[in-house]
Amino acid sequence: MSIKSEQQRVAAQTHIVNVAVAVIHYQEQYLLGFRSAKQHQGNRYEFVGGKIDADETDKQALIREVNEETGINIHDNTIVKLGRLHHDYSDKQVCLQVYKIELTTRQYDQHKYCQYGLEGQALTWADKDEVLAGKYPLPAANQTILTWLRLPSLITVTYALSDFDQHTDPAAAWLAYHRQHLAAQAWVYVRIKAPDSKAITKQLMQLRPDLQMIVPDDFTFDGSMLAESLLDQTASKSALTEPQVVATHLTHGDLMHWYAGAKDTSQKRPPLSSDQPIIVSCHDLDSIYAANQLAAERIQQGLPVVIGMFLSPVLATQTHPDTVPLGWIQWSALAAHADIPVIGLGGLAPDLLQDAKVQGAAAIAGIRQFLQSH
Ligand SMILES: Nc1nc2c([nH]c(=O)n2[C@@H]2O[C@H](COP(=O)(O)OP(=O)(O)OP(=O)(O)O)[C@@H](O)[C@H]2O)c(=O)[nH]1
Repeated sequence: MSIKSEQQRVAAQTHIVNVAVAVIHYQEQYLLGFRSAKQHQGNRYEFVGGKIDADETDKQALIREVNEETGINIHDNTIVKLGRLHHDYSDKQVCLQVYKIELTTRQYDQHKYCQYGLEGQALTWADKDEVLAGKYPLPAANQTILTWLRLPSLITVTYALSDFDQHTDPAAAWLAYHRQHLAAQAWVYVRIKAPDSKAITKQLMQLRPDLQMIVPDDFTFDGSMLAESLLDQTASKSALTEPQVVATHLTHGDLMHWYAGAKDTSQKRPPLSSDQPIIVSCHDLDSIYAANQLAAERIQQGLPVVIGMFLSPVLATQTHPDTVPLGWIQWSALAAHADIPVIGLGGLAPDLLQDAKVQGAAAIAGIRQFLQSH
């Protein structure tokens, strides 16, 4: 049985309403509808979308709903899957199939002044920052979507400390290099792979308070670190008021260890960060299923969600010369199984972003090509 018909069978049995949700945007402007008082979750904003008919694929439903509600034809746009999420509103169970679509300048120019949709509903173009800040009340299930939307298109992975072994002081050389070459405001997956990686990460944060850090799951800031940075003016206010840690990272091994514990209740499950979103690493279908389960559990438990999945290696890399890459065809087929935004990793460069989106990537990441050369 195909995945699609399996989803429909489960939905029919449990009365889950399958919904296609279109996060339509042009640059940093996001299109919101407004749900009338008599609708489910009424008097709230929403992304354009609606029920997926039994004979439709998600994308067919998405294209139809966007056309019916706004008149915009997204057939030829790149449609990027963000994820799938189940939400129990107690009076209704929904499974949202969420996709992100960037309009062309022409499409945006044609629709930027539309205040009403084709079904008479109010339409609003809203600043991304204001949407993420919660200025537009949305249905409760959309909180997860807003967290997914924080993920940038490009993520930089650091070099390992061992890559600086030829220096007399590898930690100082690592810091000097990354301080200089990381782009402003970059999201950085700090992958130092050394015993003193916490101290080095902390120093990088102090040198570059603009960076948004993804740190290993066992990385916790203790009170003394906070007190020190309070005293240290170079840490800047933003490091304290806007914490630089945006997510913790679970390796493929950590994830599978957690999954084994999730399946076997006699095993002690490793503790996971309860105050940060999580980014996981996956290399195959088993780990994708594990990530999906973790993502669903976090939503159910009201914990910060799984914000993304590194799926690697897409192409051959210098850092892993002996690993056979997945290649785009296999990568894309695997990514389709993920219930969370998928980040392509391995042999990529920023100028491959558009190609990667066509293959189903919400974002791409890498080391060498993502560090600025100056
Ligand atoms: N379109 C849309 N629906 C959403 C969002 N978030 C969310 O939880 N939903 C839920 O998904 C379902 C959408 O189904 P729908 O649009 O076909 O149904 P409806 O209740 O609006 O109207 P209808 O049953 O009269 O067609 C609703 O239960 C709605 O509360 C969102 O951002 N956009």
